[in-house]
Amino acid sequence: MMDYLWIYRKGLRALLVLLAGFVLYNLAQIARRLRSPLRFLPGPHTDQWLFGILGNSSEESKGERFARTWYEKHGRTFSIRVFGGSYRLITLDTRAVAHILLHADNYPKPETLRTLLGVSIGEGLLIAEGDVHKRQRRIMNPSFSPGQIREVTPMFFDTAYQLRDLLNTVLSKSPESMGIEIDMYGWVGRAALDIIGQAGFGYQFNALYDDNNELFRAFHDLFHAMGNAGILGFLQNRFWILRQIPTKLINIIRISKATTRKIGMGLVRDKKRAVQEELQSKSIEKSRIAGRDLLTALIRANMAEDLAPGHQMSDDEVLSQISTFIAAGHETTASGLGWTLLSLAQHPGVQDKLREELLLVLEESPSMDDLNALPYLDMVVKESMRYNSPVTGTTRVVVKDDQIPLQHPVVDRNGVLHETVHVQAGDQVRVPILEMNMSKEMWGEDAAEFHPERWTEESQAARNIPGVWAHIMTFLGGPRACIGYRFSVIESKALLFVLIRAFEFAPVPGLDIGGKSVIVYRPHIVGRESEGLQLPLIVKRVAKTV
Ligand code: HEM
Repeated sequence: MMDYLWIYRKGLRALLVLLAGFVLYNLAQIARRLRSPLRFLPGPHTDQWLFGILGNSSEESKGERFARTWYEKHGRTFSIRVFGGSYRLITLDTRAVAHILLHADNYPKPETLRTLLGVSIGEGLLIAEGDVHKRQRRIMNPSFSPGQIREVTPMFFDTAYQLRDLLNTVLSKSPESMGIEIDMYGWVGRAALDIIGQAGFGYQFNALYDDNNELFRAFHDLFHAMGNAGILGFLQNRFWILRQIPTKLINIIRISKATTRKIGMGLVRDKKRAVQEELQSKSIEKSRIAGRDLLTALIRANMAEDLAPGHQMSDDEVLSQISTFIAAGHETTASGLGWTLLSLAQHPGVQDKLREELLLVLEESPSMDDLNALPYLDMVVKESMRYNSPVTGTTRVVVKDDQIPLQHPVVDRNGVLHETVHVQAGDQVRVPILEMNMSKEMWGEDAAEFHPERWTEESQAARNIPGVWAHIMTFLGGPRACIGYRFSVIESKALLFVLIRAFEFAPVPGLDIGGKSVIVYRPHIVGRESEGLQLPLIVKRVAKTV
């Protein structure tokens, strides 16, 4: 009995010491963060040392959707105080942004985001850092090369025509001339999922036709649960110990991961076997044995003879790329396409001009190069990706103290001019993608308008934007730029090619479409948010379809 009491007391004391250490460590961290050199930069003021700007009751404090207001008030480089005592640098300065993106090892993603994505989709390219990221990216780059995207372009058209036929079926049930209200976000979302399944890893979701596919349900439930995680989900993401409690969210993540593992490992095994057969085959047609999808290309690169054994991806790493393709490539593209259709509905002149160009094409399914040769389609997609960027910004954490160079020097709160911004380890840095895409300094006075014609003569200032595609920030830049940008651009072009030739889109009178960013900017009806994500448009058949 004595022994038990003694062990109990000792255990309790050790636990209290650990707890006190944990609290002291965190307080020291907060105290250090509060002394960040970023506190001298201009920016919205707050006295809330723990909650930061979120603790302010004013309108201005309600998150970073006020970034534009702040930017207009405080200039292109400023700081805010965020949760946990950290300061966050927000900068639209192109030189500063290029520096941050190019020095990816000193500016990794925040631990909280990596945990959130890591527990749900695994350690794929989206969350890997440092040498692991470099190794994975080197193996995966060829899977997203122009040659590989050319191979999968016919699959984009297969799905696009299935979508066209389904919409035609819906329309055939209504009087021809009037058109009907259809939630286009739902439809392009299903099409984008089918495309990522087929072209990404040779898997048939069949999402356009039915909701009951096992993998479809697993991801649907997962993303739905994460989107509605609430305060407990927030805390579980921050504290490992809380993730051990089997809440509804944790159970959904567990079930979804088990389903993905079962189906994904089957795909990886089959494709590895097919690639092996391909390598042994002497046939000229050997590249057709294993399939054309990105996962097969990745497995091929991973099994290449010139790759040192230690540099190969494990089966688990390959598996996590499947979830990564879905997480990174599905909603982003669906949201981009949804917003593009809304912009075209709101600009009937642009829509007509685009249709005129597309109807002149004789092939039903042009190649990637033929799609890229359509000038107005290219302008519309560039303009929409600029104006409707599905990812509105991204955050990084400073690992080592640094001086970030500036194109435009900043005057601090004490009136001192700085040509660099001093950041300390633990500070956060925000790259405001949408704000840079919409900046008047870079794009001219009409920056906030949807105007594809701007791409005939792109602004000189915008050329300094360090984005990987078309001098816009939508796909970011540097070593962590979106690896799937070519895939997404051609997929969007193929879907628009088919949809705009077949249908006319118009806004629904009296409906105000708003958006909310949960990593991806997603649409809803203003005042009817509880109905969920949707983007209804009036859809009508084009009088004469080619
Ligand atoms: C319109 C569609 C898309 C948009 C706007 C978009 C945007 C982005 C952005 C902004 C990032 C950087 C995120 C960050 O570091 O914070 C990113 C990364 C990434 N994207 Fe995309 N993306 C799109 C489509 C796709 C597609 C179709 C795929 C795959 C098939 C894909 C795969 C990835 C991956 C794997 C990464 C991580 C790259 C790395 O860290 O090395 N994306 N994307």
